[in-house]
Amino acid sequence: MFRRLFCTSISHTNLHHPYFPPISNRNLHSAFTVSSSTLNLLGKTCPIARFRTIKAFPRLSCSYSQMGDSRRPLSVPIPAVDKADRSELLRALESSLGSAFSSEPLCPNPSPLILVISGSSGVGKDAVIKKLREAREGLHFVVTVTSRAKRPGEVDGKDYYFVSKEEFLSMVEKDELLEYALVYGDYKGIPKQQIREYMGKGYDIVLRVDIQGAQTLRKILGQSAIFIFLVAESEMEMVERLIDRKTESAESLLVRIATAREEVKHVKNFDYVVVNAKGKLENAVKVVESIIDAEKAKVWQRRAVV
Ligand SMILES: Nc1ncnc2c1ncn2[C@@H]1O[C@H](COP(=O)(O)OP(=O)(O)OP(=O)(O)O)[C@@H](O)[C@H]1O
Repeated sequence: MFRRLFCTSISHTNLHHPYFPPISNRNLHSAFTVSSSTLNLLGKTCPIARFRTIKAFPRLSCSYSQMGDSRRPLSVPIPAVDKADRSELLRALESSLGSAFSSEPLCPNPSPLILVISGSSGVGKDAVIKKLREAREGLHFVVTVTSRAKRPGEVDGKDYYFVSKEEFLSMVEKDELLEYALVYGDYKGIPKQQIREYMGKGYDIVLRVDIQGAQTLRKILGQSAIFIFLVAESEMEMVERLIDRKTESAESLLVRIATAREEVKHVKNFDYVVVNAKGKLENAVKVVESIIDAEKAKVWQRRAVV
């Protein structure tokens, strides 16, 4: 029963466990055999503990299983804790357990994450991302490629990578973009190489996309990335922000607000929803940071391959 459940959980997920390599059906049996012997030694029988023992302490399990009963050292008396010094106790404990204590980290480094931040126009995606950039190291904010002409004040490689339409289409042809779209007559796309390069250096990746882009990315990346839906606390607040920003014409405002009414229905396809309430930008950023922290502490980690 337990084995069947275990197999199901492996095959039904693309999540990755940083502690252990994937277990094939072939070595599944030996994993359980070893865990049983370990448990016999420890004198425990709980099936959940059995799973955790072999998984969480492979080094300990291995030393017992490799040594076999005949080669295991005779138990050394452990001195009373109030009489012996620490090194004496350590030696006695190691001798009794049959292997030296290791100072290697018990928990391997978590896998780099891909974070997709999305939401309707005016909810504060740029504002949250700007603060997140200031608040946290180790994140790479992907610079998208666009065929749009550079506006005054924009910097190539910082705001966007500006390329010609021909260059953009050549990137599409060569499958160099993770996702791309034609937005109001201009192409915008996410370069794969940039993500690979920064993930290779251990950075977590942040992508800022509209709802349509997030839906496309969900199809491409599935559960391997984290999808965050950013919202204002109310429709009224979102509209007020758009009006106050003074960047949109009346027609553009109408389109954005009507689109937002439709887009909110897609929240169910996201992993998290974060409210960016009026005057509480820092709170929203903290929630995003908590999401990153929680994801990094997961036993079964998402592993994005781009
Ligand atoms: N928590 C907040 N409280 C008050 N104002 C905010 C808050 N967050 C963002 N704003 C303001 O709301 C406006 C819209 O924010 P922003 O430009 O970041 O939205 P956006 O989601 O990136 O929009 P778009 O998709 O149209 O680019 C900006 O003027 C921003 O300063």
